[in-house]
Amino acid sequence: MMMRRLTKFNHTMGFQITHSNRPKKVKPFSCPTNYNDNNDGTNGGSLIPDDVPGYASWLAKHPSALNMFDSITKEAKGKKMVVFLDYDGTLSPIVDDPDKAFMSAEMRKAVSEVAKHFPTSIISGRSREKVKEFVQLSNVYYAGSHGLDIMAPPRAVKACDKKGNEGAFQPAKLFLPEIQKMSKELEDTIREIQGARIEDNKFCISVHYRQVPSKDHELLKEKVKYLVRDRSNFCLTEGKMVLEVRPAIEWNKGDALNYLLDTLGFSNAKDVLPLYIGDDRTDEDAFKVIASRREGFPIIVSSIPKDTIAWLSLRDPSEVLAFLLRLAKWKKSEIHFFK
Ligand SMILES: O=P(O)(O)OC[C@H]1O[C@H](O[C@H]2O[C@H](CO)[C@@H](O)[C@H](O)[C@H]2O)[C@H](O)[C@@H](O)[C@@H]1O
Repeated sequence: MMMRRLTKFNHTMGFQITHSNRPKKVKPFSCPTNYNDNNDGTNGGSLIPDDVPGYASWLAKHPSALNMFDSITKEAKGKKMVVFLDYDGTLSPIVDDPDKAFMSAEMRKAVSEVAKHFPTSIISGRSREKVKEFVQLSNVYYAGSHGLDIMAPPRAVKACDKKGNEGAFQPAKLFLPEIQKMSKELEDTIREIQGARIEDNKFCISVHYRQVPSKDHELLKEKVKYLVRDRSNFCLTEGKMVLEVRPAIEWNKGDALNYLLDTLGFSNAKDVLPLYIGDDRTDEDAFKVIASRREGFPIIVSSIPKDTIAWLSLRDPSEVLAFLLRLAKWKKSEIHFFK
């Protein structure tokens, strides 16, 4: 039933299966999408989804993953579920200070429980080190910089250096000196704007304006766009009150998902169900990969109606927590049942 609905959904969206699980060759590209996702469903910190116009009809199109839980587990019977999670806005609530986007102890426990039963990866826009520092779990895989920095399972050939030592897969490594230079230039560019701040995400740079007075938002955007415009090696995308400067290579969270599936040994498996939970525009690339496989569950976290190709939804990180706890509990009970 679920697969039929997803297939119908994909058909409606005009998706075709063109995808191969092998990691793509990384090639330069010009940024195709100007992501703009400033309406992030926060309202001074309190979420008011029931008052949001159109939310009920949006929910009908993107049913709650909690309400669809039985269909999900029915579909997952006898198959291997592989879990992918975004960090900000998914595992932690959106807050004003990016350095204080802490994950709750309950969420940490839930992710850890899920990871005991399913291969689990966190794919974030943050630097890999930073997201690992927030999550503090050793039983999950980490991909930072929107997938440009992946610590894959040891069997990945590309994750080893010449001596066979394990390392991260970093398709934009050659850009690093230029990215560092760009980071300094961005610092200088925004210095005068009150509340603006740069976050160094190693292979991407975030320019935050959540704490900038709204009268200065356009000024900040113009300044950053002006700087990036002349650099063909960089492109600009927008997230939740953040501009993200990234190297112009064709590699996104969807490619990271494929890369991890491949290195986890699932590239040719017919019975794999990737489940991805994320809240931002860059997560759509991962949803797209799942949708094109026609197997798995793309789940958007949003308390307001928004354009998405995800089929299922969760309102906020508290619903993500409830979903993850239920997933772990279900798997545990299944194991007991078959013992
Ligand atoms: O892929 P993600 O893990 O979701 O990372 C995307 C960006 O998330 C962070 O910024 C967002 O969350 C902050 C903390 O809640 C918030 O202050 C900011 O306004 C949001 O845009 C992170 O700080 C960025 O570097 C990531 O690119």
